[in-house]
Amino acid sequence: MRKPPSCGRRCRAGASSCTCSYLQVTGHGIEASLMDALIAASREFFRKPVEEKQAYSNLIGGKQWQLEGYGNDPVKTKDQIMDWSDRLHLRVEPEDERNLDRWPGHPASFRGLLHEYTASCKRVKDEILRAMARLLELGEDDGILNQFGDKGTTYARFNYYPACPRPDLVLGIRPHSDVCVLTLLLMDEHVAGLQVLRDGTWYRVPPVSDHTLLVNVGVSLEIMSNGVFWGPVHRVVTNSEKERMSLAMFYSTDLEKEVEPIAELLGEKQPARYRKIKFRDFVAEHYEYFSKRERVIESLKI
Ligand SMILES: O=C(O)CCC(=O)C(=O)O
Ligand SMILES: [Fe+2]
Repeated sequence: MRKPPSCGRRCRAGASSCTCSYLQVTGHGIEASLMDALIAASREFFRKPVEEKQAYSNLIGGKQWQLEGYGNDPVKTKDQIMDWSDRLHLRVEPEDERNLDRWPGHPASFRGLLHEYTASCKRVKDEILRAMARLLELGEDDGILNQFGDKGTTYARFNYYPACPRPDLVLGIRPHSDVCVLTLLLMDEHVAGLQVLRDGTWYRVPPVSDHTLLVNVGVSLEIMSNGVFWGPVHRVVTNSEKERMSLAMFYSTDLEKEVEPIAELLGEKQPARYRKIKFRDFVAEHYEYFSKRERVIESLKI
């Protein structure tokens, strides 16, 4: 596992680019051929005619938005600016709660590849969260994993950004922090787009090669660690020449679990810095704030 260079203006990645907010993981043991095949299969899905993709829509009856499926974000207001991206958002864990009718049946390899990738990423995620528990000096290595509750949930989100004729007018994904505990991001190796906000400046995250995974702290972990870890604000910009793809695996707690600072980290001198919130409500509020381009976590700070 390779730690990126130190933070902020001293970033060695260059004045306009930054990898400081993300941990990069190489040598993770996930087969490169599996990653390539899954990205190729999802690219094939996104290139299908819209009518075919609509069969997996995230709008029930063409109207009511749900998290899972193919489509875009919920539309909250008439003047909401939409993102320039196509998404496929699928619950992959718990395995017995998968809605396979939302999983593309074509190409035929897609479901098997996603199943395999989910199992491989789980190992990587567990190892990272155990290392992070040690960094927090928790009594046990599973100190963060134990916070997930009985039914920790994992969503895979395939992001497809077609080339955009007016990149000056629209973003691929507007500024946000991930609401989950941890994200494992597989980015396009050739096309840049991800940017991270530091001290009021947007820094470009350069594309990474060799099947490197980017690890992003989500705001659930920011709360659990009582602010020791921080969920960076990031966005994706578009470009007029090339399409781009990414695959994010979002690891979240049980929907019924309260997300709160880990008790072991609190004391007289370290009071809780965040209010607790049930994860189900956290997700709902996240989308309310997201549509207004605000961060839900700000409302939980004490
Ligand atoms: O496409 C990317 O590089 C980032 C995607 C992202 O931030 C997300 O899916 O939450
Ligand atoms: Fe994100």
